Amino acid sequence: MSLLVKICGLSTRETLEVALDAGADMVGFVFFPPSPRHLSLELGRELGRQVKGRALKVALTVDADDATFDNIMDALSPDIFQLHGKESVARLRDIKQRFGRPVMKAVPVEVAADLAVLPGYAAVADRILFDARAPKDATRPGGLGTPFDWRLLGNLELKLPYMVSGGLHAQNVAEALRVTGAGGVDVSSGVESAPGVKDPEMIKAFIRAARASQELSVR
Ligand SMILES: O=C(O)c1ccccc1N[C@@H]1O[C@H](COP(=O)(O)O)[C@@H](O)[C@H]1O
Repeated sequence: MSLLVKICGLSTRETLEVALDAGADMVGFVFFPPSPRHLSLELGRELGRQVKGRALKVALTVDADDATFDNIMDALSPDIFQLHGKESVARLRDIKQRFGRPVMKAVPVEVAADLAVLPGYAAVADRILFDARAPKDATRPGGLGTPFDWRLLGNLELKLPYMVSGGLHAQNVAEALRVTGAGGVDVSSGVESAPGVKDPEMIKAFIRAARASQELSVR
């Protein structure tokens, strides 16, 4: 299966177009007010229209309530929800039923014991995203540009498709893929010149590096 590359936290027409042109499979829009990448519903609607089926639209939420999901459905009509908070297995099931969209559950990783939640989530989620666990005092649970120890996923036996994120950039994405065996990668900070400011050249370099690593691995 071909590698999925997701560029997250897009917030301008220009950088969204760069990501789409460069071949991103998924484009992520953040709906979480404390994030420097937070989008208004209005801008989400505008950027969502621009995608025109060229990539999957991913709506990132953190412990959002039903009214927020309703608003995002109306504005963006995402192809998939990325749940990046402490949503329970029951809440995942509820979100899928209510909103009729697949869900990708972010699982924070710092130590091996963090993977104990997998059987529960794997029964309901459509995809897992392994991300670095944020420090306790962080203002957000992700998008901090810090990696985790990828070797923790070395012997993973997971039937579900999974992606990896946390501190990825063009220089380390090949190694992350090699060590984790993930089917996809997700990046935000690693393609930015400052928090929330996406850099076109860094987006292109990241996608190139991810694709090149895949070509190497099938040879
Ligand atoms: O991007 C954010 O601001 C964000 C806010 C809240 C939860 C997750 C967020 N981003 C996601 O975090 C990971 C890692 O990002 P980074 O590349 O280390 O910056 C990624 O999945 C983003 O989608």
